Amino acid sequence: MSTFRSIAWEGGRLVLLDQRRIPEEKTFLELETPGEVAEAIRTMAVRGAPAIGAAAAFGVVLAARRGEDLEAADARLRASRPTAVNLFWALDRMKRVWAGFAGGREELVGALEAEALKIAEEDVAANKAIGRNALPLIPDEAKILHHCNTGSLATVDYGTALGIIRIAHEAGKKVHAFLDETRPRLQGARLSAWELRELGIPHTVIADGASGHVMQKFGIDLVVVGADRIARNGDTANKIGTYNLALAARYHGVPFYVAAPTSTIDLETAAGAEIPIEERSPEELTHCGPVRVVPEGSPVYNPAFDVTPAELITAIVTEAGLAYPPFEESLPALVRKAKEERS
Ligand SMILES: CSC[C@@H](O)[C@@H](O)C(=O)COP(=O)(O)O
Repeated sequence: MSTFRSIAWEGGRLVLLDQRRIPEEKTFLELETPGEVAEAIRTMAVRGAPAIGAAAAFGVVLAARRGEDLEAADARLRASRPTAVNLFWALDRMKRVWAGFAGGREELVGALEAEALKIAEEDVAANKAIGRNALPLIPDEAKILHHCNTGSLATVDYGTALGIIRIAHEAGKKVHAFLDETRPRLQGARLSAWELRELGIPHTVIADGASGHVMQKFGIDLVVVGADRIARNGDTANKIGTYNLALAARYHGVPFYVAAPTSTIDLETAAGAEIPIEERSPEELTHCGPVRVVPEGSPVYNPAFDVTPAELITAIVTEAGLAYPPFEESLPALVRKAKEERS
């Protein structure tokens, strides 16, 4: 079964699979400066919460190698996108290494490189554990609805929600994934379909607006989505359209699972209303490729994420186990457990 890394550290450069060009082309970017990494995150050459966290960590290593001001590099990387907490979580980990570092520059570069590689490897291990932890939730012949892209591309490897589908398939369960196309950037149609095709996993791409109809007509067994930030009460920010999907799932009595590493859980944020929601350029809506599809002069609103209230979420699957409501109690316990297992 084919697999690939969307992020690699090679010869002191950060190599990224350029996600803007999938599925037309499989091209790689070779980045040498923290500014290039921040730009790759901002323009979504690399995207998906865990992937941007890992990429930013290597951005700090690049800054140290070049002898750049780490405070400035850190600030630039933090400003690249606001919603996914993994970005800030990874940069905080890097900062704990460089702030007040006592040794020389070469030792600092070595320490930062080791930490960034650790962040990347921990992500792969966490994703595999998420997939294993979710196995009992997936009936054989399950029809699974998925939103956005949460696979190898969105992480360092394997993926979270899409990783669950992959691991269930690898475990011999006959799963079929229905993939929301995920307007406006089409992460489902372009990226998730590409990944599942590469892996030989049965799937069908649907328009976002078709999800209710598909639940009604085909009897979806479960919905599984990723997350960009999970508040302490379980409210979950994820790709725009996730909330609508959760509402449709509730009406149809379909279990709604969120899959994420504990690095996506933000215990400092009490509830979803506090999560910063990124608004992206109007052109993402006004144009399909080069073609304008919205009349000149019509105002548009383009939030990249929405918040699904905790009460619509059946369970949150992490590498440290499953969290069930009340999330105020189960999430801090899982974060503690994951920290203990890592140290
Ligand atoms: C494992 S990826 C989890 C989330 O980051 C994913 O569902 C998502 O919303 C990605 O948004 P994107 O804007 O493509 O970075």
